[in-house]
Amino acid sequence: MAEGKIIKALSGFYYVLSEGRVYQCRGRGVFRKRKVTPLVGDYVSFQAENEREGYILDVFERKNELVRPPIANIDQAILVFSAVEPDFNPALLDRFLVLIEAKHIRPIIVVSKMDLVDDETKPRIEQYICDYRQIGYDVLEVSTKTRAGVESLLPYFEGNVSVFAGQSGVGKSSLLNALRPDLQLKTGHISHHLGRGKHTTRHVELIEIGGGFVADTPGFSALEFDEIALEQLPLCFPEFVARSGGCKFRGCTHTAEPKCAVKEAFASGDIPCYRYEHYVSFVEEIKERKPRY
Ligand SMILES: Nc1nc2c(ncn2[C@@H]2O[C@H](COP(=O)(O)OP(=O)(O)OP(=O)(O)O)[C@@H](O)[C@H]2O)c(=O)[nH]1
Ligand SMILES: [Zn+2]
Repeated sequence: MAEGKIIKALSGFYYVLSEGRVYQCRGRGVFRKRKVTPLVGDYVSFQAENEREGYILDVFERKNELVRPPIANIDQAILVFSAVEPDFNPALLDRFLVLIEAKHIRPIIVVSKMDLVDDETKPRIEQYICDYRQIGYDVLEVSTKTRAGVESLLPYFEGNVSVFAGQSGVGKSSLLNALRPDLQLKTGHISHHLGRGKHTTRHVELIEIGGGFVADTPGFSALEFDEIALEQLPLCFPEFVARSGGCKFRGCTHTAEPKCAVKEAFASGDIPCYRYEHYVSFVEEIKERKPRY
């Protein structure tokens, strides 16, 4: 018996990487019994039948999983948000951050297309970057056109499973191309997957970048946001968590309660108004959500 990590799933086969070798494995009946479907990213035990094939015996416990792409044990999410074209979108960024915090994934914010920032837009973008750094997030500024900042992303990959996320056209594919120019053939394949938009990708693969793995499909969907519970929401804003000890009520939702340290921080400008406004809008959205049966 051996152990390894599933790095690809395709037409009923799981490709398990174990000590530098990839085994094409079948799932066998054990999963129907245990009701667990192996996912890319899973750590598994398997029985090798020869040097190339085997079958999976068990799937080890996951620390998290995503619906899109179907992948388990994600360490970090690279959130690509362009400074312009499309304009930097903090409402969407905060949505992604909530999803990511809820799944205990580390977010890394990449502000792309920095070469397109003009003097007029610059102060606005710099303010956002400063705000998110203040919260404690790593924010990297890149341009794949000039390659500025691209290398600064590389050390983050080592030893981690990463997923790229961000709206269409922000430069996710360009960034992957810039990071792995040697992936010539595969890059076309990556951009194809990254460009797929809303469609569910059946084929998922982890590719190696900077000593770690990166999903070849961008991640996260509205489905995942729909699973966030109201009680969970304030915990997904690190700067709220840091202040909630100062709220009068335990379990303060930072909305209607008096003597709320988060609202005070918002009133005094310590928490930027858009962060608090996004929080309130997410609270409303979750409250209005139809119960799912
Ligand atoms: N000026 C400039 N343009 C960029 C940069 N990065 C990407 N672009 C351009 O932005 C456009 C979209 O880039 P993509 O890499 O395809 O974006 P994507 O996020 O992969 O988009 P989807 O595949 O739709 O999800 C392309 O025309 C790129 O050439 C950059 O750093 N600077
Ligand atoms: Zn409060």
